[in-house]
Amino acid sequence: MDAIVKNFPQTNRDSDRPSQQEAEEAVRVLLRWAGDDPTREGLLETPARVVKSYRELFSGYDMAAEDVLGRTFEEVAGYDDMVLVKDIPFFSHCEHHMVPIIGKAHVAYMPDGRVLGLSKIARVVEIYGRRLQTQETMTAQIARAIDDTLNPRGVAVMIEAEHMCMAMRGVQKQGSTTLTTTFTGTFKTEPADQARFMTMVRSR
Ligand SMILES: Nc1nc2c(ncn2[C@@H]2O[C@H](COP(=O)(O)OP(=O)(O)OP(=O)(O)O)[C@@H](O)[C@H]2O)c(=O)[nH]1
Ligand SMILES: [Zn+2]
Repeated sequence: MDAIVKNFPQTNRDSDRPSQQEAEEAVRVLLRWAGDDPTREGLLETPARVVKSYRELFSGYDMAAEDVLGRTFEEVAGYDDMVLVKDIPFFSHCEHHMVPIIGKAHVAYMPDGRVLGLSKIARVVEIYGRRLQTQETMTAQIARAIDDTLNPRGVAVMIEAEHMCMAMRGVQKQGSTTLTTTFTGTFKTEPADQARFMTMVRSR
């Protein structure tokens, strides 16, 4: 997993960023590439809107998972069993075609004294989702971030998602779902923990 995460630092320095004007010009080029006329009235404001929406859709590059996971709690009356936050919805974009990935993440960990604020788990999914991704990388990154910051006894992450690059274009298979998992610690070494995670994710 180390290799996967290290090979995908996925952030650039602010100084590497083009200006807003350059980004808007790039959108105008793509509009022309699509076959439309960027000077027609309906498209005049489009480059500015696209650039603004990119700031939101790719805001994960400006955030670090360590920042949101920094705050942990110890007063949980000795609770040491699995914590699972499931069905966390997310949108991402595939790094191959830059079209949406729509899915749900299920994230669990086995505490070792300390626990995370529940919302922070969803925030981590958001941070990695709002970048260009492969599903495998995103799954490994979420697990790694929790493992590194909380040092729990184990982390389990499952992502199920539909890739629009497979649905809207290319092979055009609508409705197929891709499942990816990353297990660390006891979820990796204890089949019973892994099985319980799967059962709890699947239970409605
Ligand atoms: N492993 C993995 N592959 C992905 C993910 N998102 C998209 N892909 C795949 O990335 C591959 C890119 O393949 P290429 O042959 O380089 O690109 P392409 O000609 O556009 O491929 P087609 O989609 O088959 O038309 C495709 O098979 C996509 O389905 C992902 O999250 N993980
Ligand atoms: Zn794709």
